[in-house]
Amino acid sequence: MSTDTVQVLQSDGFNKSRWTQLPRDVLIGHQAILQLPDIIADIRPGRSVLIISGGTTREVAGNAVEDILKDSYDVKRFVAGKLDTTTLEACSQASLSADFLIGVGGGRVIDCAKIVSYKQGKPFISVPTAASHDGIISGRATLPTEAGSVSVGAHPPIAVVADTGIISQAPHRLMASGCADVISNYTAILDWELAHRLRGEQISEYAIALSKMTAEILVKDANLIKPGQEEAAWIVVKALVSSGVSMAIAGSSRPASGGEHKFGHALERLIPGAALHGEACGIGSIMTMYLHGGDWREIRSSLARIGAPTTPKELNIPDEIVIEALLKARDIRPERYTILDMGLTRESAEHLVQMLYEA
Ligand SMILES: NC(=O)C1=CN([C@@H]2O[C@H](COP(=O)(O)OP(=O)(O)OC[C@H]3O[C@@H](n4cnc5c(N)ncnc54)[C@H](OP(=O)(O)O)[C@@H]3O)[C@@H](O)[C@H]2O)C=CC1
Ligand SMILES: O=C(CO)COP(=O)(O)O
Ligand SMILES: [Zn+2]
Repeated sequence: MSTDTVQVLQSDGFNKSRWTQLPRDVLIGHQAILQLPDIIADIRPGRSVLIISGGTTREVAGNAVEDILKDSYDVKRFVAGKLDTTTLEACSQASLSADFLIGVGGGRVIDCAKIVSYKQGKPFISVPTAASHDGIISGRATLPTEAGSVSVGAHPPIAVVADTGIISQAPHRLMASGCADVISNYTAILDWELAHRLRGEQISEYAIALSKMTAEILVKDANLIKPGQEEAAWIVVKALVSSGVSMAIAGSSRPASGGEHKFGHALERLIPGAALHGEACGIGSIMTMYLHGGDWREIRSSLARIGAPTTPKELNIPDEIVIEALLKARDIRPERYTILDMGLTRESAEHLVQMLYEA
């Protein structure tokens, strides 16, 4: 670019820029995995693929994906257990000869594919087997570290293929968790607006509008979200995609992750595996909505209608651990200012937990 051109571009002092990365193809629907060859033909990522799945999801869909692709592609497979540095290293080794990766599974498997493909500069395709959270299309991944899980920037999948038949047959708990992840957008937005008013943090009105609308549509359709129904999978996956797009527009997870997520991450550190991601964030959202002075009962009844837990007791988590997680939330990603960073006392945290059990 010539010096003159640069001067023209800078002439009025405007210097904002944002790179929004989105998947190129998003296919949602009945028997969608049968269209994987068409999607891959559209992207043309190469001939050699590593299919990553988990112990269960390999049986649920990983083997089927392999069957669909094996005649046209050089297919290798990797079964990801716990998402830790050993698994990530083994998966990296397995993918050295692959041109592209496909993650067939829940959030752990998709994050594994996302992290490894990003590090190797290769594209990956997301094939969610459950509608359990809005990371299925996002460019962020949750990376396990010694100190607990951290959210890191990676890249979004080049394509998402969400088969509503497969997803509808996953345990309903997973889908309810995905709904709770979307419902928690209500409080994530309030926290972002709070940080804007109090700390001058930049917000995106487009991202906020999309994130809020996504939660509203999901709550409106809550009566259709029933176990085993393909229409329910359709509704929830569309919401997860839409929520993921709001994060892509924002260039961060801000429109879908506020204090309720900081609480969820803290809970996961204190009692790993006791709650699914969205379950923890949903319970967090009831409590942070109360702190914001909003309609926390509406959040609670929406979660209950969908079949997501609303109390620690339903997850066999002691109340004391939830209180600790509320107090520790401020240590998670401290630069992300939320209602839980405003000096919550132990007494208030105890009250918040008691409130969850109120009739
Ligand atoms: N990148 C992001 O932006 C985000 C990432 N996350 C991360 O995602 C993970 C949570 O994802 P989540 O999906 O809740 O949990 P998991 O990926 O751990 O899946 C939970 C369980 O459900 C099983 N499963 C998945 N699909 C099916 C199915 N169709 N039928 C039967 N069983 C099934 C999995 O089997 P298997 O053993 O085969 O895996 C696993 O045992 C966490 O690691 C979290 O940190 C969460 C939110 C956002
Ligand atoms: O879970 C997310 C949005 O629902 C992503 O949020 P985090 O950035 O907190 O991991
Ligand atoms: Zn989430």
